[in-house]
Amino acid sequence: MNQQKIPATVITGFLGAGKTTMIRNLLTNAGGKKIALIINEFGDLGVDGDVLKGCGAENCTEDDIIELTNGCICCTVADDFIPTMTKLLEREQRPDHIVIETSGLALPQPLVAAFNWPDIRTQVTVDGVITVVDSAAVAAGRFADDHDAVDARRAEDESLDHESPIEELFEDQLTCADLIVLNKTDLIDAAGLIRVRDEVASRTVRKPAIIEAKNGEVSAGILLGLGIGTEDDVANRKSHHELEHEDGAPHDHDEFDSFVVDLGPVADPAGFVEKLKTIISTHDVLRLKGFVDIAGKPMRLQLQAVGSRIDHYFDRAWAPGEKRTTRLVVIGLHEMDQDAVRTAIEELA
Ligand SMILES: Nc1nc2c(ncn2[C@@H]2O[C@H](COP(=O)(O)OP(=O)(O)OP(=O)(O)O)[C@@H](O)[C@H]2O)c(=O)[nH]1
Repeated sequence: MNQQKIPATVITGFLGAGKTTMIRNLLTNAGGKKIALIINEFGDLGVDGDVLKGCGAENCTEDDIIELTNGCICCTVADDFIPTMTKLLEREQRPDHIVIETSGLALPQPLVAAFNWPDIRTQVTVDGVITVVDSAAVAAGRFADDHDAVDARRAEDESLDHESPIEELFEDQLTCADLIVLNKTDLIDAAGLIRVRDEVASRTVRKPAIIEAKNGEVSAGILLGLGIGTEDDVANRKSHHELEHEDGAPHDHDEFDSFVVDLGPVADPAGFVEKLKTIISTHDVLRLKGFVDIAGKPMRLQLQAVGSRIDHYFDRAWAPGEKRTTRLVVIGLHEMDQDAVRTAIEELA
């Protein structure tokens, strides 16, 4: 690898796997390295950027955190990612390392391929693609479709050309990995973890290294020191879509949808969380996150749901003059009944 080039690490993984948590941890143990972060999120709320800006890390200030909000990074390579990188590379003080967090629904392949664009290739190299996996979700069968049911559906409808979009995306993100981090090991036992490792390994042909982590705690030396130059190997990491559409037809994310719900103050946070859990399981919401205005409290509540598992904590005080509001982004499969979910959540405040 050309030592003059700035290394860039791509961090991918399905919704809620723990990408932002891992990056947050990375910023606190990256030593003196000056890091620029490019954050891409599905849904119009910018929670990840807010969380990471809240770290206050000296080696990665608010100016060094760039949010790409115009859709999944894999679809906006030309319009959003390349111009952003170009601007970043024109800065007087260049970063030592660039870290890119893809949205949980992004295909990493088009992003890695973008590093072969002439203006980028001469200045930056992909140090590695790291795929974060929610081990508990794998153990719960989240990514294993019922193949018999799919075959039966396909027998009735020949136009059905792919399997579960979640399973497919999960495999695409593993296919592109240089390192797989089995995260959330605290949520499963040792035997479960062995099964998760086997399942993940069985879904990758290239067999990259697999390590385990809790709360994304992996040393910066490992995360930022892969030294792969992944852009030279994109041809070996094709996504399902690329394999099925060799003509280069563009992909989309039609199978998934997101929307934002705005609410007034919440009086009973514990009751609110319990009722949200029921809504999430009833409607199979994949991811829900945002900020909650708890009536009478000076602090803002941050809420993070991955499936029906919900974490919440007071992250910071509402700033003077800041409009207190409850805003939640909801992400699910396209067939999720959006109106029913919205109405059920609105009735909680
Ligand atoms: N129990 C447990 N929770 C974790 C771990 N890592 C992350 N979480 C929690 O999982 C939730 C999602 O974590 P994030 O880091 O936001 O996940 P993400 O991959 O960035 O999510 P998206 O950007 O929405 O796709 C948060 O509530 C985290 O606190 C872990 O190792 N164990």
